[in-house]
Amino acid sequence: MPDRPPGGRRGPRQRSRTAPAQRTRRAEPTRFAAYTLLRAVDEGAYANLEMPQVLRRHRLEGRDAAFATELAFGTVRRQGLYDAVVAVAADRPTDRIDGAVLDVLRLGCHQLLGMRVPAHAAADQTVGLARSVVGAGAAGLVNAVLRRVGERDLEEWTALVTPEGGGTPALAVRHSHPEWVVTALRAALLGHGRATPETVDAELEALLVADNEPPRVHLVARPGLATVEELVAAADAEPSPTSPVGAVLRGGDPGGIAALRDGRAAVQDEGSQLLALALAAAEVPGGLPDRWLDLCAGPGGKAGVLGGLAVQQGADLVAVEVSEHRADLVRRGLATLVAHAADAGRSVEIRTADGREVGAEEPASYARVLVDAPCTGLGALRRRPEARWRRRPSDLATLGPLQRALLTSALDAVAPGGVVAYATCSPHVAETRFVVSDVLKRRRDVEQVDVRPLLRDAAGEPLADLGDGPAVQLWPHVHGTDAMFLALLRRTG
Ligand SMILES: C[S@@+](CC[C@H](N)C(=O)[O-])C[C@H]1O[C@@H](n2cnc3c(N)ncnc32)[C@H](O)[C@@H]1O
Repeated sequence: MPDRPPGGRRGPRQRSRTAPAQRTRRAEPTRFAAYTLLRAVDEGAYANLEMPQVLRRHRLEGRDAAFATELAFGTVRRQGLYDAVVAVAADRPTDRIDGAVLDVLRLGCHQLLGMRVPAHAAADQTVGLARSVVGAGAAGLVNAVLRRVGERDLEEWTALVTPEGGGTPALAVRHSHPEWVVTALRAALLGHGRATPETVDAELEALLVADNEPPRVHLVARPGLATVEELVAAADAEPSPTSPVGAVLRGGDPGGIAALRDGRAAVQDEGSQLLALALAAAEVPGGLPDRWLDLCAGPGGKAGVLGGLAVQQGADLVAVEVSEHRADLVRRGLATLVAHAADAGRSVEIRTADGREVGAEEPASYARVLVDAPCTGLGALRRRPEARWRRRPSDLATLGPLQRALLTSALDAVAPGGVVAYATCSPHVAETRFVVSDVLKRRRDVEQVDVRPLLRDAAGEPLADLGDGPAVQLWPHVHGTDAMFLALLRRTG
């Protein structure tokens, strides 16, 4: 193996050992697209927002698009494990490997260890990619390292690189999560009553495994705008067993579905669908204002469901988002809904504003309020593959006061008798239970409602495995959804 930094001076060619690499000189488009995504993520991009653009730029569709997406997202999810493998195979710590070369090596690892790509194709194509994007010198290193990686399978590598002694450090490497995230998820499983000290190890492992699985693509038929039947007829999809307004894609590209293109349907996790439905289904007394509020609306997923339901129930929706850019995403994503509401004599209004101020500006003005609070996103690690590497425990210190302020504002904005749903796509106890209990302690005019009966599956049956209430924590390894949290609070006075 060349003992020199990647991209450094070329050593003598080793034709016999690198023969496949010599043949493949051009980057194959799916690998190149995955590499482009990884580099963009290294620069700070969000994988789920960037990938559709990368696929468009590289003109990838259908199976090629699916392959590139799984290659890129799977690589990012399992990056922690692959870096441990690369460090052994390259015999140097990964921080001594150039970032671009490391990304190529990670992609090679995922093909060899995480996907069913035949070893010769994985190595050949990845070395071809290296040759094209980082040069022939580094391609030699890539070739040599991937040869070593290919000598063992995933199980053998995992056993080799997992720290001895078990516990959190071992789980972190084996399942490719930062240690602090493993610790937080363990505390969340215990804190939400999902696990006991006796069962938590098995539950945690199941959750970490689920976090690394490519999630199925869930579609939502926005109420009043599309139907599940329409989605199922238009795509290779089946009705969701979990969400009454959901369909699950079996394969193919959702971009081809007309209802998605014109904003009558959307890609949305079933957990998010259930939360919006639960808020709309909560009982409220007559005589409340016929206005609903989404206090943290960007990019507009839940507002798309809530707005449709509001129109059906004879109410208006105000969708508030503090970020100009994300408010624009809501405007674009909900244009069809806005027109539909106007046709029905109702309104869906999108405002760029600070949700913390709405309670003071419009006290007791809404019947239903959703606070889908900004959070660490530790419950959506399947869909946002880079989040686990980008988030820091210190983020909780910034988010905590913001979450409390938004919930307080929502409680001020809701009319007595009305309900506030506090939701996060994180199960972290500091962002969920602690926020709700802290805010409840400070208010005499609010009571917590058992939200479990409001979560109904597609058959109208109560959703199973919802714990002891009154709040609900969904889990990828139990419900197949993101780990969404939902608490329902009623203003009593
Ligand atoms: C979890 S996301 C909401 C997701 C959205 N409900 C959906 O289903 O698509 C939280 C959003 O809150 C926004 N946000 C953060 N601080 C805010 C504030 N002070 N007021 C209003 N929105 C805020 C963020 O920009 C982000 O778009």
